[in-house]
Amino acid sequence: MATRQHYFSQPDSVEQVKIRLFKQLAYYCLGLHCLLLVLFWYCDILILALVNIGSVIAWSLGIKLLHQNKSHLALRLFCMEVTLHSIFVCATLGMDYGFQYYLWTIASLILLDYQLKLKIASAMALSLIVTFALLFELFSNVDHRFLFSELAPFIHFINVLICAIPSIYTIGHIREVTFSNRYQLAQLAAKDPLTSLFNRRYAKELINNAQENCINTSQQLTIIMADIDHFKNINDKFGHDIGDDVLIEVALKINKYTQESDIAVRWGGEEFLLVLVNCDLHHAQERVECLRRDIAQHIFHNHELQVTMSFGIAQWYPALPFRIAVKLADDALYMSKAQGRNRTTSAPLKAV
Ligand SMILES: Nc1nc2c(ncn2[C@@H]2O[C@H](COP(=O)(O)OP(=O)(O)OP(=O)(O)O)[C@@H](O)[C@H]2O)c(=O)[nH]1
Repeated sequence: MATRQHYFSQPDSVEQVKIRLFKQLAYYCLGLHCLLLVLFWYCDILILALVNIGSVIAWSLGIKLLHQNKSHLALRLFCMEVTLHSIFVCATLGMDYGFQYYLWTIASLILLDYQLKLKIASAMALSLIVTFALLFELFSNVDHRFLFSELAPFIHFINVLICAIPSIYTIGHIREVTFSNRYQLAQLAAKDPLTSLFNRRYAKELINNAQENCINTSQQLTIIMADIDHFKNINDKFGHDIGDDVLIEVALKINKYTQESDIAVRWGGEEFLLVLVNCDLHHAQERVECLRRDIAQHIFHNHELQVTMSFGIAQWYPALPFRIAVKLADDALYMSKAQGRNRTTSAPLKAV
């Protein structure tokens, strides 16, 4: 069902791609009709030259509608033009030249009028195909001789080709848009929009898989809770936007120190959870220390702004419920905060 858009809404990305595609097709058809206009004029078939003047006007108007983002009106205008053009040319020259195939092309394109319900768009497409069949019934016996009649098979072939190009081009485009939208949706579902780290909901799925993998391969898995120190002060002093920039830069640093198999998550506002796969407590401590030192030395956002982070580390093993391991890492983080921040604390091994 067509949804009502706000007055100030811009066409969405799919609509923009569609409009761009239609513009390309419209210019292609406009050029084609200009050529046909000259050709029919040259061959002294004035009625068809006049029809093509109408076609040129219709495609020009359609292009104007596309520039106004009214793709549905443009498409309906194109549909009408193609139908009338096919009828007039077939009625005048007969069916040998292949001008009827344009009905097939527009029948598939009309389905892209998203303002029409699918049933109505399908009925319109079907009526265009019925018109195609009727043209054969009505005009198969018409045999108009003109300058290029000898070239009928060649013109027929060219028309088939000209009709196929927009269909192939459009379906190819739809395929590209579908792929890119699918990727974007997957990213939206998985990632935190500010930092591009995994969001908490999606991370749980990844962590489950990582745990299973660790059980199967007897690898170690270490959990780290990380939190920016006095982040409220940064927001208060520099503003929320700079606070956001700090979060983005911290996420970049985290990415720098994590590997492809690790899972880096924006767990809360200024809190991050890292799951280091195939990494024991000792190596996790070394890696986290490198990250902590790098962040503490970094000048954020060219604002002479320095930020520190506190970390808590806990080792996970198969008998330990994951939420308990997170709690141990969180408690260790709390210890880091309590001991003055900008430090790393590991959950005592006996607790693990
Ligand atoms: N700019 C920005 N701030 C956020 C975002 N999410 C949460 N915050 C802020 O993060 C701050 C967290 O403050 P607190 O929980 O008091 O922690 P803190 O100031 O970092 O203090 P400690 O953790 O004890 O060192 C709050 O002021 C939140 O408004 C965000 O997406 N962007």
